[in-house]
Amino acid sequence: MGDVSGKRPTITHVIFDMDGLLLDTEKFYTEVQETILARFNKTFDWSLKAKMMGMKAIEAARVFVEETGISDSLSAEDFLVERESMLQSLFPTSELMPGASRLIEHLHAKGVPICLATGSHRRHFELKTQRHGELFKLMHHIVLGDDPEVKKGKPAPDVFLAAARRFEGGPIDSEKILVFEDAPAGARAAKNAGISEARQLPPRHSRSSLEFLNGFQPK
Ligand SMILES: O=P(O)(O)OC[C@H](O)CO
Ligand SMILES: [Mg+2]
Repeated sequence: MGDVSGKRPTITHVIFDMDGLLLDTEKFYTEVQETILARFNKTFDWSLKAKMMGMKAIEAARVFVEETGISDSLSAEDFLVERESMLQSLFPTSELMPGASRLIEHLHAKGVPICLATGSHRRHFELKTQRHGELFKLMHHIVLGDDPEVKKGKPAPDVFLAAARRFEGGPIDSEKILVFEDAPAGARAAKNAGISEARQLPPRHSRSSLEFLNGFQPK
């Protein structure tokens, strides 16, 4: 959307998603979910993966047990317990997506306010970012999935609205914000927050990366 002259407002602020966008962590969720489903002689497919990506853990868990038809044998809560120990050993090995550090460092060096808006809870955030602390320190602020202001996970707008409020001088007008997301639910959450400039990047295996943005020149 633009103003009455039809011009788009200049983008001044950037919000990043984390899992699958800055960190190559979606593969861990896929791996453990495949392992759990194999016990039930079922396979984990991309359409279910796409639905779960970006959601808060318990919300994604409910989708998982319902859509795979295993909810009578495994509750959403028990699914979370079962996958937790596997995830806890994988998360500390999290790697940055290609181009992530270059883009963040570039925006920070140019003085563009940047922040993180993730569905990950603090406990997982700490494990995933333990090798990348210096980079995540460049974020003006970080909004996590278990933040008290995030009542509902993506695709609800809560996490992006909280992120827009916490910038200096916030709340920042949604039309001045650019969001980078990897998940359909995340892109919908940004739109639900009134942010029309949402970029949903493709998954890594189909040449996802922030590398193509290396020439990105903020105004
Ligand atoms: O993609 P994020 O950073 O919002 O994280 C969401 C979940 O933790 C993983 O899908
Ligand atoms: Mg994501």
